Amino acid sequence: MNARKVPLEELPALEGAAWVDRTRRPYVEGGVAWVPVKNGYPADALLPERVRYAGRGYHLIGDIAVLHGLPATGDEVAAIVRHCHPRGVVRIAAYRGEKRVPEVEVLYGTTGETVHREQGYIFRLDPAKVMFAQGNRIEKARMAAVTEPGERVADMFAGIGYFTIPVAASGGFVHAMELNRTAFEYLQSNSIANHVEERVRAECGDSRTLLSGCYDRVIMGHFDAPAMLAAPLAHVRPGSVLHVHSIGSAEEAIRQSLAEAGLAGTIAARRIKKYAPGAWHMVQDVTIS
Ligand SMILES: C[S@+](CC[C@H](N)C(=O)[O-])C[C@H]1O[C@@H](n2cnc3c(N)ncnc32)[C@H](O)[C@@H]1O
Repeated sequence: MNARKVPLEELPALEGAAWVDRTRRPYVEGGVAWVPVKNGYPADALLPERVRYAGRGYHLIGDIAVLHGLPATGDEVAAIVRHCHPRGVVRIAAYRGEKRVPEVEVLYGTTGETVHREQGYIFRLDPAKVMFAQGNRIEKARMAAVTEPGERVADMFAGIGYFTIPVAASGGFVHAMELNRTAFEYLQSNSIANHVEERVRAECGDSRTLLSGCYDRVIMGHFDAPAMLAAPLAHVRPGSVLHVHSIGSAEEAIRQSLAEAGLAGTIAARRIKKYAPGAWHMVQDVTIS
């Protein structure tokens, strides 16, 4: 596969580039992305083709393969085991309640705490106990790229540090809030493991009541974020940016919340990933004017 080597933080800026082959995924390792190049465009690396895997989709979190959705067949599980040799294969049928506790079925081997490495960061977690949303790699890199050193950032649904750690590594001072105590404890230990604990103030509880002072940036990585905007809109100033996640467009709800708070702002929407047929996981960047 022909590829070009680019620093990971430049990946979001390549969204409209003509030379990028979007039929293949970039290969990312240690802050560098090898981006597939279309035929006819110059490339600076030739990567070996990956072994094609045509089985059921899964995510590898550390050494545990995680499936979502319908029950799996024995053949599907066997194909995953042959493909990535995991310690365990689990199916997450759903995430329960506001603390997003996984409902787990162990299909092969064992599960438990694992260490997941991504984009140069390490995340310790037990995927059978806490949520780890995969598929947002470009969004994580984008959050790190847009954060200026010294910014005061609120991460309202911090989980195990999925956005907090890259943003703190970029020099942001992150007020990271998390409701689920198990996830909160991983958030704290992952901040230490990634050497950003001095720029992370982690608190366990409902972020709507923990927000304090004025933020330059507010990350709302939760699909119900549009309904929770009233709280962060009391902690912004002209120029603050909120990153409001949703399923489908939330522009209407955001405009209404801005009006109710007596604020004005511009909204720039982007797609993160396909969530279901016809439904996209979106993020709206809302800049307060
Ligand atoms: C969809 S978010 C994802 C978190 C993180 N971005 C990730 O992917 O790892 C879910 C997280 O938000 C937390 N959460 C939900 N409501 C919350 C609230 N009101 N305040 C703080 N955390 C909350 C849940 O406990 C869960 O860990």
